[in-house]
Order: sequence, then structure tokens, then C-alpha cells
Amino acid sequence: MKIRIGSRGSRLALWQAEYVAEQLRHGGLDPEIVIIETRGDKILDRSLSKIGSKGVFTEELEEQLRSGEIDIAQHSAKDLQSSLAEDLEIIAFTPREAVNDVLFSLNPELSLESGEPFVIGTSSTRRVATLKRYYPHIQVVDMRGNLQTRLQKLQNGACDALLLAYAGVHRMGYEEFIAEHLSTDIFTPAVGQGSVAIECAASLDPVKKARVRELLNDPVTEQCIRAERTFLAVLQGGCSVPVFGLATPHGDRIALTAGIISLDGKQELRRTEINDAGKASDMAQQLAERLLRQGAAEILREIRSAL
Ligand SMILES: NCc1[nH]cc(CCC(=O)O)c1CC(=O)O
Repeated sequence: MKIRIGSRGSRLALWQAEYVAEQLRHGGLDPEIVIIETRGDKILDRSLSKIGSKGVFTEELEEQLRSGEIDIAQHSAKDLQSSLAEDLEIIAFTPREAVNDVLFSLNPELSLESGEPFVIGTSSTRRVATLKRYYPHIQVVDMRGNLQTRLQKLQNGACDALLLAYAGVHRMGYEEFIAEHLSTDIFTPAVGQGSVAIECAASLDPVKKARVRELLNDPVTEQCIRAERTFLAVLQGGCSVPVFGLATPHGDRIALTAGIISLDGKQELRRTEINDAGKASDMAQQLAERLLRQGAAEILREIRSAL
């Protein structure tokens, strides 16, 4: 059975597409990778939060899913908007890698904990706000572009270090530049970080859909990330808002830690709740509603007027 996999063309995206293709090939399918350029890949000069994050890395792929040009699209789960159009669905989340962020530098001695000042390049509002709150001695410069572009800028001396998801660094084979692994208690990751999500049109051939899901979906990762995404949907946060959420399995239960930080780092709201895996989505919804009542709504209003 032929399966056309749509993917962005960055090195990280292609690694993920190859990984997906490999799993499908093992399952006896005949995968083909189709590279599709997205708005997010083209616009490199403005900060992502300012172009409006909604679907910048996904829109073009979704159009091709609808037209049947491709059967499935692979995305980093964290790049997917919290709510999809009704005619699209996510049919698989691949097993999650380590979810933490890392300090990435050519200087292996560099450490956030040491207290010495240095310059970090990142454009993630979550990482900027977290740095402002917990590491105010660090200077931040805005740095967009895919991993290779950012690595190039680092090598050219634009900054001393980057903050990156371990998952991406690992997939690209750049572990040697990890100066420090950051705690998820402080740098709680973005929703979906570390997993690859498979999206398709709701109208895709049900046999293909079932087979792809069987070969790629990890049920525990799926339960966790669906809970995180419920949280994100209630907060209506895209990747331009400093919202974080991490669900982890504990036997038959799921613990969800999630929250929001104001852009200046002055306020942080965070909660952890645990419940039966089957109730994870309800729990995520309630956690989000509690945070909104406790001040997250106010922080979101401030962020929207600042962008
Ligand atoms: N927003 C970009 C992005 N989307 C997914 C990853 C890494 C891979 C992953 O988290 O699955 C990255 C790079 C980064 O944040 O360092």
C-alpha cells in the first residue's frame, strides 16, 4: 500500500519523515516523502510571534492533505495548533523522547546555574519568559530559523548559547554541543514536545488510517499529549504564548503540570494535578479553567496586547 508522507524540508523535519517512513516500511507499506515548504519556513526575518503563529508551519501541508496530494503529514507535535479543522485529524503520536530543553553551546563549560552572565539566542516566548524569571543575569537575543540556521548563527558568534528541545538536538545528532540539560521543573516543555504527530484528512481511506495508526501510535504518549493539547486549547495558546504543559504517566494515572508565565517573567502560574488516565482530558480542562480564574486570563490579555 502506497503512503505519501508530507513533510517540511528542514533537516529536522526530514529526519522525522524518514523515521515515519521507516516504521511504515517495516509494516509492509510503501512510503514516499513529499517535501512541502510552509510560510514558517519562508519568513525568517520577523519573529514568529509577530507573524501570527496560527498554522505557519502546517497550513500548506493541510491543504495537500485535503486535496489528497499526500495521505499523511508529519509534524513535531508541538508545532501543531491546539485545535484542528473538523475535516482533519491526528491519528498517531510517536513514542516521546526525553522532553527536556537543553543549553546548547560550543563552550561545554557554560551553565545557567553558575550565575555568570552570557547571551542566549532564542525566539520562543516560553524560553524568554522563563529566562527572565529564573535567570535574569542572562541576556536574550531573538533568533529565528530552523536548527541549522541557528547553529550557524551560534558559530558566527551571534550568541554564546541556544536553548533547544533535547529531542531536536538528538534527532540531528548534535548531542556533543549540549552544555547542560535543563530541569523540566523550571523549563517545563511546550505542549507536545518530543513526539512526532501524524495528521490526515478525516476522509482518508479508513484502511490506510488504521494501518498507519497501528504502526506509529504510542497509546501512552497519545493520552498524555491529548491531555496537554486540551489544556492548550482551553487557554487558546499557540506557540507564540509562554504556555507550558507536560503530562507524564504514573501507572494507570496521568500527572499534568501546566501553566503560563508573563512575558516579563514577573508572574508565573503553574499547577500539577493527577487523575486516572481515562479522565486526563477532563482534568486538563479543569486545570486550565482554574488557571484562567487564578490570573492566566489576565496574563493572556496582556500578552495579546503586547504582540
Ligand atoms: N518550534 C520549533 C521546534 N519544533 C519542534 C522542535 C524540536 C523537536 C520536538 O520538540 O519534538 C523544535 C526546535 C526546538 O524547540 O528546539
